[in-house]
Amino acid sequence: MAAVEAAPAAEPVASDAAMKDVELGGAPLDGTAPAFSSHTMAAGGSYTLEAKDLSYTVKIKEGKEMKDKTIVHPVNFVIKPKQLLAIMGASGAGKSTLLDILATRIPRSATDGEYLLNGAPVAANFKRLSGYVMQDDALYPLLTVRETLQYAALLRIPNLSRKDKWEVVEDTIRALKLTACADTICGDDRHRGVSGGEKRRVSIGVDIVHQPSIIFLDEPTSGLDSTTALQIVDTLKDICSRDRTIAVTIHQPSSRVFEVFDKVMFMSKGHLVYNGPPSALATHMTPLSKDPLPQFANLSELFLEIVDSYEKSGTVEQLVEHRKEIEKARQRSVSNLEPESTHHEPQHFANNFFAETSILLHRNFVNVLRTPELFFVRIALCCVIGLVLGSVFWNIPGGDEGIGQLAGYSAFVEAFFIFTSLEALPIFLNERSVFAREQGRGAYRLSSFVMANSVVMLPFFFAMALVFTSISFFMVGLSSDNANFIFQVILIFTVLTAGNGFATFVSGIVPDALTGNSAGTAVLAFMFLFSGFFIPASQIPRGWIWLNYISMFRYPFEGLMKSNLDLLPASEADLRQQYLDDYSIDGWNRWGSVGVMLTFTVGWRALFYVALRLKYGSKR
Ligand SMILES: Nc1ncnc2c1ncn2[C@@H]1O[C@H](COP(=O)(O)OP(=O)(O)OP(=O)(O)O)[C@@H](O)[C@H]1O
Repeated sequence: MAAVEAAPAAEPVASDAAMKDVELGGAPLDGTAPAFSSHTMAAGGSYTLEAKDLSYTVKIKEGKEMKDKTIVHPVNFVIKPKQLLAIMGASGAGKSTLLDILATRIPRSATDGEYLLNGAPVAANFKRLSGYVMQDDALYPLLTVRETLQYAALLRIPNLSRKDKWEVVEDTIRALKLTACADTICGDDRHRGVSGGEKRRVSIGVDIVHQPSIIFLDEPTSGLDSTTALQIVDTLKDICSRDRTIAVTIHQPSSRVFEVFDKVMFMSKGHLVYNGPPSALATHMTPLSKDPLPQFANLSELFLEIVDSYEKSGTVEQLVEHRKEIEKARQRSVSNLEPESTHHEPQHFANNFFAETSILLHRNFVNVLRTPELFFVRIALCCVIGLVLGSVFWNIPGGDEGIGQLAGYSAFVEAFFIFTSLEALPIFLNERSVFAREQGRGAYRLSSFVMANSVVMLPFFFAMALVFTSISFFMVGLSSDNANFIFQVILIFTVLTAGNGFATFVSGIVPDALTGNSAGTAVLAFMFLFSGFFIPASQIPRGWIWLNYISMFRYPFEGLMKSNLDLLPASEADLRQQYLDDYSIDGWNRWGSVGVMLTFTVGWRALFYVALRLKYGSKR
């Protein structure tokens, strides 16, 4: 994949001067340096993983019956420290499932057999001891490589000063050979950033910056050219040599990549059909092949072809038997390893709730400032809409005609601010992907994420409400009453927070932006219909009235109407009452509308929390 021209970052988290202040442990910068300087290796430790008859069976529906389907048949193997393991096999062979079992992304309770860490059953804290790098790159596109790793370090490394964390980041940048693009943004479809291979390495960096002792990577080279793939596997090998235990799944590696691995395991239809070093594969497969092995063939490809022929003839069991026979000859179990007394116990989370929230808040804040659609475009829109509405509803007259216009103005304002909240869905969905990856390995609490996510936009929303009201309020000539102006700023602010809360909740439950936009718009359209603007509450059929109560549009509409109707002179008291009755506007105080919108804001956030808890709580 070709590197693309990169855009510079706007504002790094730490100044270059601050970076230069950091002593780099005397490590040369030419790529021959150890992956991590010695004093940042604190989180290390030697870990041997062992599977004993480890298997995974699920229940599937076949016709009307539920049947067992074994995805991974009982496997036995050992992965030692400093050993780079590749799990290979054709599509559907069970590679990802096996990796998920090893990474405990599939709960232990769902698997059979034993899974041991240094001879003892893996414990609940295993996820924090290990790192898991997903196949997709879920990164904030507008943060630079260095910033991305700095936030990851702040969130994931416990008990180190900020200076030391920055040093770890610099070590990671060097180890992953990202020095040349450290100040380039990660980028996405719309923003040019680092190349595909570099992005992969950043993703790996995010998940290993806390230097987990055990690292799992799902297809770290997928979609990359063979040279970039080799660079990545070489980098992993380098990291592995620092006493790490690393397992990756990989699809058809080139010969050079294949030879970098210390150990490979081939899967076929959920069975383990080869377990050994790449160098022993030729000998292993010679008796399985009808023809002599070609001299310069890609051995892994050749073996996959042989496996495929056994799969087609339904004789995979023969491959398993062949492996067992060979293994018997050289097997030396490490199952008698004593549980280590020095077993590394990572602490629960690297930071407390408040520290975590403030780091996430900072990252979100930088992200909002750099994502024009989230604030600058919307503030420009507030000015334009304020001016357009101001000229359309210029100096609303008193009397009957004026009140009709006021209703139109109020309905449009709330509709505009609530409907446009959905525009941020793609950005929220990207944040959800980043969250899924980070929270999946115990980087921070869900509550911190939701809290930071809820708070970060508040100052921006207040600025939007202030700008819009300052323009439209006086042009429309609502009233010169200061209290009414302040009320409208606050009401529009709460409309924005509630709309944003709704959009965030939608982003928590939908699979993609298209579905979210369609479903979200449909729900909002219904809520708008039952706001009381189109059909007064008194005329809504009984069976539908509940929609009027839960309509987010009802309360700001009533609040805006009431705050302006209340200012009519005493001579127009009858007219005022007539309109309150016509629109079935309750007799409560206008501040009640603000209270209800705040309740919506908190409610949507709470539902967002629950949605994420259910979605990412303990599932694979
Ligand atoms: N929860 C499940 N229920 C039913 N079938 C499942 C489940 N999980 C995995 N499978 C099936 O098990 C098989 C192995 O899946 P897995 O994702 O591990 O394959 P893979 O080797 O990683 O394939 P690929 O390279 O295409 O990603 C597939 O046929 C898949 O459809």
